[in-house]
Amino acid sequence: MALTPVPVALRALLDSVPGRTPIETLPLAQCAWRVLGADLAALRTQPPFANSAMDGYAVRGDDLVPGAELRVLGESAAGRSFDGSVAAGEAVRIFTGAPIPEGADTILIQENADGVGSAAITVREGAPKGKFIRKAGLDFSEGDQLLAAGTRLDSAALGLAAAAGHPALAVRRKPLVAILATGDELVLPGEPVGPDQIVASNSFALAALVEQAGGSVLDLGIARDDHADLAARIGQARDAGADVLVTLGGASVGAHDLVQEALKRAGMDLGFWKIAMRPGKPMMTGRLGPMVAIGLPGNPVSSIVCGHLFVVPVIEALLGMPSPERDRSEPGLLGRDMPANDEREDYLRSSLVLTEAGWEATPFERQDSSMLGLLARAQALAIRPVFAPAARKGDPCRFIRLR
Ligand SMILES: Nc1nc2c(c(=O)[nH]1)N[C@H]1C(S)=C(S)[C@@H](COP(=O)(O)OP(=O)(O)OC[C@H]3O[C@@H](n4cnc5c(N)ncnc54)[C@H](O)[C@@H]3O)O[C@H]1N2
Ligand code: MOO
Repeated sequence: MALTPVPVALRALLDSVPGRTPIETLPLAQCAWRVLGADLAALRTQPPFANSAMDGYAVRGDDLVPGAELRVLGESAAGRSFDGSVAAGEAVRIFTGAPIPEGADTILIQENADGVGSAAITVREGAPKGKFIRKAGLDFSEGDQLLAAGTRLDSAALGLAAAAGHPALAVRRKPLVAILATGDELVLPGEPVGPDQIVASNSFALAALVEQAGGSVLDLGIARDDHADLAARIGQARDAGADVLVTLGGASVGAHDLVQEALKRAGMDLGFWKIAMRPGKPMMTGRLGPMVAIGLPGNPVSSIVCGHLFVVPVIEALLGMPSPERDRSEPGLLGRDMPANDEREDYLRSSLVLTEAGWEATPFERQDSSMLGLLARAQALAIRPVFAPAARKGDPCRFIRLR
């Protein structure tokens, strides 16, 4: 079977996503990092009244002549406005956020007035008319569209939603991603490790990626290389209503690589198997009823790199985020000479340094896909396209930032 190019595989995988997760309404305090399910309009105008941006005096701009004396009528504080109006030669003591009294059009900051606190002040330094006045609606007006559906609610977006008067928000339900490790050799961290056994790490790595992308995780544990066990756990994913089933390992061509067959027996329509990338070649995808099935290779680095490239976009698509198929790479320079590449696109663990010429990604010497230590040290994955000719240090490249 021919190797599927990475962008073709990603497009096909995203096309297999059946839709977005349903919308749920949550109190604002539970919405951090969730994704908006609908456009958000302002329920109110902000600020609702003209107010002062500084502590000082509300005055008429025409009066701000150095040496002029102004009579102080009273005070306007945040939450307690001045009930009266300001005429020529008059001022009202005002504090940040307080409503501008009628007749005033400019704020004289207290640093530019003499006699602060007394019944009359003297202008020390003028200011242009309108200075330090925040007009009503400066930030937004009732009915303004503030945030688009598909926006991830970071701190600024959440603050804006609160300021716009929303006590609760319509967000997409977190996609449920079932993660199933496979392999007779695997034991959990902390368990005794017998001869021929290794510690399972991939589920934990993928769970972190899923949660960071906005999904929630159903950990299906470790299936043995045995059809009955695999079928039972695949059934658990289906029973739990998982949106995505990620299997780990058993994807290649070895005699104990049963995952594809097990998924097919459970009813999976195979999308593609084997991608033109390194690491990650034996990845497979398909649809299993309502679930998107993604079979990741067992090598730890392969599973994480495929997680970044394929699982994260699927979660974003389920959340209705814009352009999940977008190019996540950035332009940079190669930090070392590289040989010509073959038919698999390379994703090389690299250091990343900002030089005068731009970001320089230097692939590590060793790239074995079992070596997690190198991945944890890498700042970026430098990309070497399919059949790229030999390249020199300083040649342009693209890289994906990891952290
Ligand atoms: N003859 C060929 N052999 C292999 C090919 C090939 O094309 N022809 N492809 C190689 C590539 S590339 C990869 S990647 C691996 C992936 O194979 P599998 O997906 O079948 O993975 P396993 O054999 O199950 O495991 C590989 C490796 O990773 C360890 N592993 C598995 N699961 C976990 C886990 N949850 N946590 C930590 N480590 C895990 C496993 O013990 C093995 O050491 O196949 C190549 N072979
Ligand atoms: O493609 Mo495998 O993922 O090289 O190790």
